[in-house]
Amino acid sequence: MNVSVLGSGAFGTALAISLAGKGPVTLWARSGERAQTMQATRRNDTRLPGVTLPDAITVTAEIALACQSDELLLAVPMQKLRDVLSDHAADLQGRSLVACCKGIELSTGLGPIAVIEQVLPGARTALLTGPSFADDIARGLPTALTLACADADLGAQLQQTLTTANLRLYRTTDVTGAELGGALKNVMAIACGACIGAGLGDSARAALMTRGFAEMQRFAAMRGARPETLMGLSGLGDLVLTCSSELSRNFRFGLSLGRSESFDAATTVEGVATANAMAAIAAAEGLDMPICQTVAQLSRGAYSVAEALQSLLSRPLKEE
Ligand SMILES: NC(=O)c1ccc[n+]([C@@H]2O[C@H](COP(=O)([O-])OP(=O)(O)OC[C@H]3O[C@@H](n4cnc5c(N)ncnc54)[C@H](O)[C@@H]3O)[C@@H](O)[C@H]2O)c1
Ligand SMILES: O=P(O)(O)OC[C@H](O)CO
Repeated sequence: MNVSVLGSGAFGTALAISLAGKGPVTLWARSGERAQTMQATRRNDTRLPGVTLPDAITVTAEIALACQSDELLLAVPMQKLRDVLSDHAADLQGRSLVACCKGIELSTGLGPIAVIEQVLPGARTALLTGPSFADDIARGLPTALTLACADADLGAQLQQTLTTANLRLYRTTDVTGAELGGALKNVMAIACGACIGAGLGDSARAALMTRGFAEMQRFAAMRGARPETLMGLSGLGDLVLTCSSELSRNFRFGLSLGRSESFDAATTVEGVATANAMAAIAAAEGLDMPICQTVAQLSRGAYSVAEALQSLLSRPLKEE
């Protein structure tokens, strides 16, 4: 069984490194120059500095070469997924595709699996998600993720193929729950970062994480997700990691909002588009998602952190 990873950013490179312990891996970069540099230097200095690419990895910009593999992992930002699929539809058609992105498409409100199924009808799809920093995976630190696949047999096969010495996969057939956990935890991480950045304290962060988790469960239930999925690695697990570590880009983006500092626009911060997509869906469905709505307002500069705090604290008192 051979594997290709499409997307040579931090996560794609880390997954390729982990999988290279089991056999040859092809890592696809859209830029020929970037592919050549990574192949020659055996490094990814822009997205994942400090780690060496094993010999088992071939970096290429030839999508047709990458698509010769049995399994394809899509490790690109959520808002770019549709473009990547459309640009390379001829090569990707009929393949087994594992989405590794966390988010909701802003223009449609869809998650990664629905986007794949829209662009490539009939594709065999799965989702890899859960608490994991690319740097930890690349350094071989122990990590556990969720492999979500509606087709139980394909899920079991992918679980075997993609589990590595230090990367342990649990499987579920609840794709909706796994998608929503991974998408919404990024929104809560922005809220928690803003809270810490503004000096509001760890007690306030604990309140945001807990009430944020209630929002995640509420939204997921509306979409038919299983409650236990939200309690697992892809939901609670990733919420805990992302809301409590400065290694998270979403958390750091929130920190910058709380401190009124600028933030590098080239950094992938999935929670911004997802907060805005979720806030629009929640408003249309009449669902109460106050933290999500607040992060959406904060991220587009419609609220200051002080106004965000005031809007959350002034809500009517209610049962937990
Ligand atoms: N970095 C992590 O620790 C981590 C962990 C788990 C999941 N993820 C998820 O993985 C996804 C990718 O994140 P990342 O950390 O690798 O981001 P990144 O910013 O490091 O890399 C994104 C990559 O996508 C490529 N890309 C962007 N637009 C493209 C296009 N149109 N065609 C082809 N390639 C394109 C970029 O060139 C870049 O190499 C995100 O959804 C993120 O939530 C990341
Ligand atoms: O750096 P972030 O905030 O995109 O988080 C990375 C992973 O999603 C953590 O599980």
